[in-house]
Amino acid sequence: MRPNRQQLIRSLFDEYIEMYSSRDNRLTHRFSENFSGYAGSSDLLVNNRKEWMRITRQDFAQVPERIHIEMLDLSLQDLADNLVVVTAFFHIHLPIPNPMLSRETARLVLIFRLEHKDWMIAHSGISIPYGLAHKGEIYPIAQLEERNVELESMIKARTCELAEANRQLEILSNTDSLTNIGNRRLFDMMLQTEWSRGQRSNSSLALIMLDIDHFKQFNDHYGHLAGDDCLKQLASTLSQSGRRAGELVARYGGEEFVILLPNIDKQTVLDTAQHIHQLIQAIAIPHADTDLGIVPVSAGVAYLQPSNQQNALELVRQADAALYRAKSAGRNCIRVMNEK
Ligand SMILES: Nc1nc2c(ncn2[C@@H]2O[C@H](COP(=O)(O)OP(=O)(O)OP(=O)(O)O)[C@@H](O)[C@H]2O)c(=O)[nH]1
Repeated sequence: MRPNRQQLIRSLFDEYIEMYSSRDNRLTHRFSENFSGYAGSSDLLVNNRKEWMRITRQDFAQVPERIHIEMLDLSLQDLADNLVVVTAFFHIHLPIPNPMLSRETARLVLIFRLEHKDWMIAHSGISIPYGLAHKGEIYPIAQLEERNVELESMIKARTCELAEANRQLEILSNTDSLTNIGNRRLFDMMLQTEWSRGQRSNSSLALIMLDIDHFKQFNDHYGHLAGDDCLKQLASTLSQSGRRAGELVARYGGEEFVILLPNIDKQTVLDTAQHIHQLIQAIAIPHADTDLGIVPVSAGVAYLQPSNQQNALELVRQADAALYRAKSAGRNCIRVMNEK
């Protein structure tokens, strides 16, 4: 193409883009009498110059501030002495906070025709997925805002769902799946928490460890599923046994249970251990291989004042040692730390 023709086409295009970007109404006088065009917001061919002028004014009225055209590619064609074509690809950056439209690539085809010494725009076809524009809009700004509101409420709902799922997961990960009471993980966590609280508030912490006696024989005699039921019954009895604030009942593992009792005096701990022992006797789960004919349990009780000198595991060690002494003493009884 001859350089002067190239320059001419380029300047026609640049002038168009400058007028369009600066929302210059003089652009409407550049449309040919035989104009035809496609607006981005509609898929209807407009072949009426007046209608196109109206659309252009509507465009300028919707977004009166200068817009920024980021050019991506440009093709110039010299079709005849009086006919040239420009095809351009670009992003349109509107002066609105939502960058969604900016990401779309617009394709514009402009045909200029020389009419009585003036280059007029004979055709303008813009292709952008702007079909979402509401009535009275060229750019689908209202739709975008609606979408934003929808998106925000979806995000809010999802965040709530996620928080609930996390809460459920937290509960699940702290629950023993067989007995539905707290599991070892929860106990370990609460032990540390209550130990620290006891240190801060100078209050005591007690632990009762309970272990079913001769449970292996129970399983051997009645079967493993009956053993499971026995564990469930015991767990349910323990968790219903007069809960004090902050008290935790958990399955420590196998046929062993723990009751953590914060901020409690020694006598109340002993009474609680006795009470629990009696409750278990009262539900009287049959166990043919024992002297009493029912499931017996042994318990070890520990009682400490949390301090910097010891760590929380000392409470477990002491309760475990007391439990061992209860077993050695013939089972089905309670032993307390530092007592015979
Ligand atoms: N059914 C069932 N049995 C379990 C479960 N967890 C552990 N056990 C059983 O508990 C029994 C514990 O046996 P031992 O440690 O010998 O204790 P024990 O027979 O109660 O003996 P003592 O504690 O000394 O009186 C084993 O037979 C385990 O299989 C469980 O979830 N379900």
